[in-house]
Amino acid sequence: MKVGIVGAGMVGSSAGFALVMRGVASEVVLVDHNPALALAQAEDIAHAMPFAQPTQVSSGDYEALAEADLIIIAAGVPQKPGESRLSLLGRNAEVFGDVLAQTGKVAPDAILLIASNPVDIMTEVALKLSGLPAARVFGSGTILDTARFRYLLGRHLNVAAQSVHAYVLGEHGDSEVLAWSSARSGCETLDDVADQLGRPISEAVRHEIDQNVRRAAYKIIEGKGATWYGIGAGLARIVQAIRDDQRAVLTVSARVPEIEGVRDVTLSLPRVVGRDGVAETLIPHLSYSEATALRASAEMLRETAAELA
Ligand SMILES: NC(=O)C1=CN([C@@H]2O[C@H](COP(=O)(O)OP(=O)(O)OC[C@H]3O[C@@H](n4cnc5c(N)ncnc54)[C@H](O)[C@@H]3O)[C@@H](O)[C@H]2O)C=CC1
Ligand SMILES: CC(=O)C(=O)O
Repeated sequence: MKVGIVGAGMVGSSAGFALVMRGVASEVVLVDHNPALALAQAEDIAHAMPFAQPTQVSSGDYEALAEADLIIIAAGVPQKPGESRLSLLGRNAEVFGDVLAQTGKVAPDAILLIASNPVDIMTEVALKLSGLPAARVFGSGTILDTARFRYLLGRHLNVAAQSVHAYVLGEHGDSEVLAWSSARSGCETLDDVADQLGRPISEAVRHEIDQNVRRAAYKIIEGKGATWYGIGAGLARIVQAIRDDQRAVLTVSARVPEIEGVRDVTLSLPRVVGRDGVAETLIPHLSYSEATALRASAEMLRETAAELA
């Protein structure tokens, strides 16, 4: 599978590195409006090859993306400390005008996987600019928030994060919804597992996990300026689901005709992801408070997208 990455900064290069280490692509091409950066990242990643999976890694201009099966878009500005993802919208929408015009010329049929923030709205922008079917234009959405949730629950319960099944829905951002009511490990509900393992999930524990998921980006950006490893791994996981037609259930951001009474909105729900992108959306059964929060998240995203139109 040939994977293009537009935006060879921290997120784009980490995705490239994760693709190579995971052996998910036969070819990875990095493109950036700073070609020297793209070249340097490609060379650095390629030097991991003896310890990785055979992959051709290069950089180039947009022409080098011809025949790409999938393009990850991680171009644009990241948040500064304290800044919300939504505040990036104007600047990154402008960048997408440029990027999508170029990718549309050289690889009009490639699946587009959006990472730039605010990712739900940027996915909506990419969908409009590309003219591609909704199944082939989607965002990483809450794949990272879901990973954070599973990691923190696993750490609290002292079980592997891989054995925790829990999802974050809605916006990849402040209004996201942690679906506590459907979280499971083994055959058990979270509360049953927690009781059996002697690690109860009190209100204080719940609040701490919620904040450590919802505020993770703010905290990491305070410490090191940006986040990149988690999302790099998440993007490679999505690409793998597509390459192997896995029909994996992943929380990615895509258009849904209606959710919690809000129509035509782009946000994260559990989705079946395979060769052609998003094959199905699984509508979750939520508690009353989760459903209310998801409606609020969807309404906010719908209004923000409408303002941009
Ligand atoms: N979806 C998610 O879960 C996450 C998303 N992000 C987002 O990813 C985006 C990138 O973040 P970083 O890699 O940390 O930023 P960065 O500043 O390290 O990299 C962005 C790159 O985009 C390039 N660029 C800007 N305009 C361009 C254009 N018109 N054409 C081609 N390249 C262009 C820049 O030269 C730069 O190399 C940000 O919007 C950030 O908020 C970051 C972390 C997680
Ligand atoms: C920056 C960002 O979106 C994140 O780490 O969640």
